[in-house]
Amino acid sequence: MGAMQHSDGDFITVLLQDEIGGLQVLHQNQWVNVPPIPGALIVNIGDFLQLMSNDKYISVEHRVIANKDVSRMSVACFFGDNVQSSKLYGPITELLSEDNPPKYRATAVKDYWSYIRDKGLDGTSALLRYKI
Ligand SMILES: O=C(O)CCC(=O)C(=O)O
Ligand SMILES: [Fe+2]
Repeated sequence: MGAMQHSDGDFITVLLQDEIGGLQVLHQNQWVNVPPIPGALIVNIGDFLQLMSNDKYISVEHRVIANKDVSRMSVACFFGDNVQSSKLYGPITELLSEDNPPKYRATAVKDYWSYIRDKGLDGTSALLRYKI
């Protein structure tokens, strides 16, 4: 299975990939292979952690290169609040100051996910919608 370039919408994603590999992350504008390491988990920062940390942590653009001759399996666990939650989340107050004003407005988790669902994987970041 391949996946086009995207960042995950959740808080963090924990990934287990098999020995086939194929996952790449965008680092300094270059696609870099993430080589499979037996027993290792990959932890990706998602957009929601970027929003709540007010850009202290930046979500990672990644993609999966498919090889039509070899099948590949991966297990992804997406961590975040319940996607139906009406709870509002924004940049964490303790991180904010005069020098570090909020870069995003708060959003209800369910509104955030319904926006992402409607938007689809169009290559743009959902965070643009919440940028102040
Ligand atoms: O299969 C992988 O290694 C990554 C999958 C992925 O990026 C995703 O499910 O969001
Ligand atoms: Fe992903």
